[in-house]
Amino acid sequence: MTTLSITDGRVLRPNGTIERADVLVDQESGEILEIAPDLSETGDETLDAANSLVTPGFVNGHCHVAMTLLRGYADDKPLETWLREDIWPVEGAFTAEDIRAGTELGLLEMIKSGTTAFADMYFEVPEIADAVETAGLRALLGHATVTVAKDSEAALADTQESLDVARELDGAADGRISTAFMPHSLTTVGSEYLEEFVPKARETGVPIHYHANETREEVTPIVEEHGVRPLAYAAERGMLEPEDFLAHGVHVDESEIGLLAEAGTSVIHCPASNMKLASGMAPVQRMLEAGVTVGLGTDGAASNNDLSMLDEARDAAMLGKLAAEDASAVPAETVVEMATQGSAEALGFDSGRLEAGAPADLAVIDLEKPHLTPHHDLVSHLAYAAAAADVRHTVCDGRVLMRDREVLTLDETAVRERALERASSLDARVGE
Ligand SMILES: N[C@@H](CCSC[C@H]1O[C@@H](n2cnc3c(=O)[nH]cnc32)[C@H](O)[C@@H]1O)C(=O)O
Ligand SMILES: [Zn+2]
Repeated sequence: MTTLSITDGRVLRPNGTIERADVLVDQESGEILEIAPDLSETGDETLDAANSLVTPGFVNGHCHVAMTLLRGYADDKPLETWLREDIWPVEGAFTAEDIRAGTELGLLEMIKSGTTAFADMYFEVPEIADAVETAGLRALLGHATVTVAKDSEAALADTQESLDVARELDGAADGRISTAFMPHSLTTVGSEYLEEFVPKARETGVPIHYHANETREEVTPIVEEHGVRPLAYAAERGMLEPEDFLAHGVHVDESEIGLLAEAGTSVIHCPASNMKLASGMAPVQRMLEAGVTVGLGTDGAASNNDLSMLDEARDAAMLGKLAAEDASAVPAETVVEMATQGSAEALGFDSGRLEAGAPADLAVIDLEKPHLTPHHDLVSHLAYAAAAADVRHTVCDGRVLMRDREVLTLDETAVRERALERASSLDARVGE
């Protein structure tokens, strides 16, 4: 057995308390062996965590990681216009090489901001899986199917691809990769495709992940066409199971919150994207009170515009208070939980908590910073004051992915250069 010890840190435990302790990790099983003060055994490898906070690695519950290539490409538009006028046309010109470059850039950013696991909805998924395997993160991947504006042959092929990808890649990268069947949204995939493929996804044993109730404009057509709210429509099509998770859930009414709570389906809240596209404010406090599992996601870097879960946690707290018109709503410990255990639970990962037997997925945050001084409440700092650049070390599955801000699994300079190159080539191809 080879071991890793993370020494002299302050460790955030699952009950929200902070304990001065060392963390001992079995690198072969990728699990935490012990968390205790002054552990006598030193690991074969060590990470110094003095004057630092050891937190569970963040779990980004919903993103489109390769969209880092489109960061700053199209801003300041509402969802529908943004997708149709800018994003979909440029994504149409994406090659596997572009996706690879954007994915690596996103993975680099995630490692540098303490994210150890994420859910991704995109295309060219084998390329994404390959990059994830090298970078060392944990991921739930899927191919987004869109059937609107496609002939039935193309629509069917796209939907079949989503199912095939989920089947083929589940369990890849030594089990660090899992998958889901991913219809893009309830309005961009025709109901006949949902009716045909949802049962097939169930047989395959993979969850279903989709965008739902993101904007008001998405709710109205479903109510008009089918006479029910979108989540009732989803439930009728078998898409509201405990293993399923949906992104956004901004415009959900009380009846839909009830459906989610009853079904055990999770919601990934994406506050930055919801604010930037002016989609609306999700009733997060209400969902939590009703017992819905709520995780946190950044969405793509073109609507955020970064992949930092620390920023997202802060945004979630701020927006949650505004939405509830209550300063005590969505407090610090809640957003930290959403960014770790909440998302992990939604995605079916066992990570998001630091205790013996849990996956060794963690981040070490440097507290020797002016903006993290003094230390009244370190959970408050995580939610409100810490930034991506404060992350010193990142560990996933017992492997050190970043040590003292140096990423060990990707060549940072090469990844940045390739992304710059692909982005200019893309501009030339789409005639910008
Ligand atoms: N473009 C492909 C598949 C779509 S991949 C997933 C899609 O989700 C898009 N996306 C990113 N953020 C959001 C969002 O907030 N809501 C809805 N779609 C989004 C993203 O640009 C990407 O096109 C096709 O037409 O077959
Ligand atoms: Zn999205």
